[in-house]
Amino acid sequence: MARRPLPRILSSGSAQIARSREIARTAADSATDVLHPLITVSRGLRKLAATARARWAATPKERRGPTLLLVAACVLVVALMPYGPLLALVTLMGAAAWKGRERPVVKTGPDDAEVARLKGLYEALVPYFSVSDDPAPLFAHGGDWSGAFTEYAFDEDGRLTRLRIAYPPYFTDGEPAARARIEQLLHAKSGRGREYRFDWDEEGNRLVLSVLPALPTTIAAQRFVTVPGETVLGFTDADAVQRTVPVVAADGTEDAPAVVWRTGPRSTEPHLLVVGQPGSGTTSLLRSIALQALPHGDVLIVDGGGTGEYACLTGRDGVLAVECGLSGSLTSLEWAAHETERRLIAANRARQAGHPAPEDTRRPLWILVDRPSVLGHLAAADGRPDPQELLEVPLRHGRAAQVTVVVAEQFDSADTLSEAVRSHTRARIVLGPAAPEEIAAVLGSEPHTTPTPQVPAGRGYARLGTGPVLRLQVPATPDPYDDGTSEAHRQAVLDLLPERRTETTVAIKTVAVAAPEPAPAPRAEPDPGPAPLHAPVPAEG
Ligand SMILES: Nc1ncnc2c1ncn2[C@@H]1O[C@H](COP(=O)(O)OP(=O)(O)OP(=O)(O)O)[C@@H](O)[C@H]1O
Repeated sequence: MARRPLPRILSSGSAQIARSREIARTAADSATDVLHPLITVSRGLRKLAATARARWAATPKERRGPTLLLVAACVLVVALMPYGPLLALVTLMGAAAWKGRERPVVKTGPDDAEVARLKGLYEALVPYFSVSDDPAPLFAHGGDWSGAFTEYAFDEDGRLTRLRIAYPPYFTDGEPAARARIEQLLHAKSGRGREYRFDWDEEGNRLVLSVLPALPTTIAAQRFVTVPGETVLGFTDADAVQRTVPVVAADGTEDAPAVVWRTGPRSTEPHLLVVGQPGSGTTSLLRSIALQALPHGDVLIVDGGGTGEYACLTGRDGVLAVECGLSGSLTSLEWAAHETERRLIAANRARQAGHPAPEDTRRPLWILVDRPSVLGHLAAADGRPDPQELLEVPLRHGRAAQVTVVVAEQFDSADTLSEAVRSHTRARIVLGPAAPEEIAAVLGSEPHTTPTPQVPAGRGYARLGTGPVLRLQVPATPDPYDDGTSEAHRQAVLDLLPERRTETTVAIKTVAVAAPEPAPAPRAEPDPGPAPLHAPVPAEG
């Protein structure tokens, strides 16, 4: 049978397509040649606009008005000059053409240094991710790293910021020790001093290493948008919490992801324990909590450190007492224990009579105890009870009585914390540099990131109950009477302080019904107001 010829469209199709492609390519090349100056000038204009925007953003607010005036004057002069606008246009086009002459370099893969880094990392992982009888090993000395590292990113210094590793299914990724070995190795090889997160996908046999940016330290004390019973402990990673809070930071207004602690009768973590290194910001955190508690409740402060860092709160409305000495602390804590019992009894009686809980049992009472170990030591030397014993009733029954206890202690004295403090403080915070085991000892779980040896004050980890371990940056709430406090922070804290009362013991006397009267709080000093930086600080009693 004679072969039928193919239809014309099929036999000559490929030649036609090739010809059309050629025509299209030539047209595109010609268009690019014609439009090249236009493309260069528009690229240059974009660059000039970006430079102008950056300059404007970098200009301090107070200098923006005069700068704008100067620019407007220049524009006016040019507009009034003969041929001024034309000359300005030609100059602008010339500058744009000069700026846009270089094409932006598009990076299509890792450079030599980055390839060397990836190869080194691959070789280091070979002993952990290979066995001798694997017929097709993913990891082998001198092997192909691109099959194992499926995704990578570097920063401008050429250091890894993200790496996705495919590992063989026989790697024991369910064993914490095996994982820890890999994490330690990657941490060491990718550069210490940064905080890494390791996400293990056990089903897919993938590990993603990512470098976490440092949490911002630009948020200072302010009135946070929360409901009564909520306290902002600090700020964390955006993907770690659902809740954001609008804040005014040093660089503008933003919605910041907040670690919000709920207290009160429905809270599952009604009391908080903060453990930190010296100077890590535990006192500032307690000050921040007190400032947030005061609009809705009463605060009793026991300062075992006795350094007067709560002096700004002395005699303020709602501050029942700021105790630094042993006797005053014991008396105030005894009162607090009685007050907790009184509230419980009153609420119980009202409930039995079918009435709502009386008003004076519903106002939150906060007991903030900083460094109880110091007072415990003094009490032991004096043959008196440890103040922590008096915390047992508020800790045990405080939740139902609207009494919240916050205890702050340093790492080296953490073993002096009483059993009641340990078992009833389910909200936990660690501040300052700490090893993963130290963090786990306080929070009950290690963080999923590698803690860095150097951290700014107020940086740490928080865990509410059995929730995840969250990175935390406490809002800056320094002592406004400290010489080293910046004027902006001093003013931020002073703005949050309630009015001063003339008689410091009024509140305690009115709330305490059948309880022993506490010692008078330290003498109230007049508010120094917005004192200039490094002004002499009034000595507090
Ligand atoms: N969140 C923060 N942001 C910025 N600075 C902070 C923060 N927390 C604390 N600081 C600063 O760090 C220093 C130490 O803070 P703070 O006194 O609160 O620490 P501490 O843990 O109580 O230390 P110590 O027990 O030794 O007094 C202070 O100068 C304080 O202003």
